[in-house]
Amino acid sequence: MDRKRIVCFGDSNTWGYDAGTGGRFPYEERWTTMLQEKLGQEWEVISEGLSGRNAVCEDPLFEGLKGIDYIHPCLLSHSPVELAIIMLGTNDTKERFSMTSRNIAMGITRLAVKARSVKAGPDGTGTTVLVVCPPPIQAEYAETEIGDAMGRDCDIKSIGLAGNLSELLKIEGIPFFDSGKLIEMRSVDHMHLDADGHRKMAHLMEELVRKMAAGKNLNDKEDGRQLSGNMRTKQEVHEAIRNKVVVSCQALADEPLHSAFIMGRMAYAAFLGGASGIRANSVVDIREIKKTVDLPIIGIIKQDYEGSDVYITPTMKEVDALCEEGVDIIAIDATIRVRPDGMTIKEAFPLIRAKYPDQLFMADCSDFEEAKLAAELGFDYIGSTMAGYTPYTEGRELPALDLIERMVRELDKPVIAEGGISTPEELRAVLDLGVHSAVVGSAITRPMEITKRFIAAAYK
Ligand SMILES: CC(=O)N[C@H](C=O)[C@@H](O)[C@H](O)[C@H](O)COP(=O)(O)O
Repeated sequence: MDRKRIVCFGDSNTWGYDAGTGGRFPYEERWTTMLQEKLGQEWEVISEGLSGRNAVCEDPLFEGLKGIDYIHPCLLSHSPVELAIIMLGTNDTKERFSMTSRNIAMGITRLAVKARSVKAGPDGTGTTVLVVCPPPIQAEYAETEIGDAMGRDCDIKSIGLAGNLSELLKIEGIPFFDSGKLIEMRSVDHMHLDADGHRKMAHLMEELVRKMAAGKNLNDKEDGRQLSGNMRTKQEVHEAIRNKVVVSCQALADEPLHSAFIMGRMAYAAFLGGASGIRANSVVDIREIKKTVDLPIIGIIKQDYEGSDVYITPTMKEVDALCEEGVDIIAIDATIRVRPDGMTIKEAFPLIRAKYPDQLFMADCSDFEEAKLAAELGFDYIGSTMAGYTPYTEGRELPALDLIERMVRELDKPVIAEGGISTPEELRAVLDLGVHSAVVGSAITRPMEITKRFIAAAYK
């Protein structure tokens, strides 16, 4: 059987340059190899990565780096080619090329159009092309050894690339994805993928290849939506958090750590500490966290509206934003209180489910009646998040062990324990009740609250 061939046409980040050692990542750690493993025997992934390659510029310092001169023989020599993935744009920012972001995008578009015209496709047809924008170079590159050789403003040109590419490739009808939405250049020189970046790139590329193979249009919002982060199957998400701890990384505008960057680092610390998932608030925080860790995310948007006390993902607007961004599970206030749009959860959730049938949803409840209703309404996970935070549950002891125990015993839905788990002993007690997973927030990620607990003990 002839396997379906994918040519990955790129630069050092496709070749597998390891900025930590100055050498090449081992074979198994390169994204192209991991992509091959993920796609299996039906496909053959060919790595055509060359350090220093750019799209259309003749490099006065090095030989053979101008992609457009090589794409034609390259695709033909691997033909028949099912798909050519072009990921270039990092080297094109070099100061000696004097290219703006727009120029770079024009060059990559020209290269992609040429690639498409090469009759390397199955049955001698043109080649199907996917352009992936690399994650942007970070400003710190300038301070590293590579800074002088690259020249000035490479980070600025790099950041502007995705928007320009998206616009120009749309006109040509060429599929495009911005990997910078999900992946960061985290290596020592701030312009190469580290080992984790390679893993994430393989994950993303698999998703993109499968979507394209299924005939989906990546530029179509409906088809492309799930690509922006929700890259695990429901079953994978479920298993990833089974009997595990999710750490909530949140800081509202009036809290001292309010910053997407800090929440990203909090999530990273939680990951290194052994967390199996992250709960996060707001699209900016979620986006940053996705770049930093590859863990399932329970996403929420806290939004205050006048006339309603419901603030966790209270209306369809917040659900839309989370689906657009892509999170593994969306948590929604599922208390009986009237929502800002005048609906109750009984009215609101069926509309949400109808609009997003494939999305996992968690119900943030405060008492058993709410949990029961949420299970009936078809929520995928039932949480105790709001216990103690509604007027009718105010003052109850947390964690709400009796409530959680009853939820586990009487509901046939997986339960996520959340709210007021303050010590490792309390966490153990909650897990022993048979919950599917447990969320710990303030006790890990709100240092002001932690300090208060210590101070109260010190001066009482
Ligand atoms: C009630 C409410 O708004 N809870 C929020 C829900 O996302 C967060 O502020 C909590 O930190 C989270 O539930 C985790 O709980 P704890 O921080 O107690 O471990």
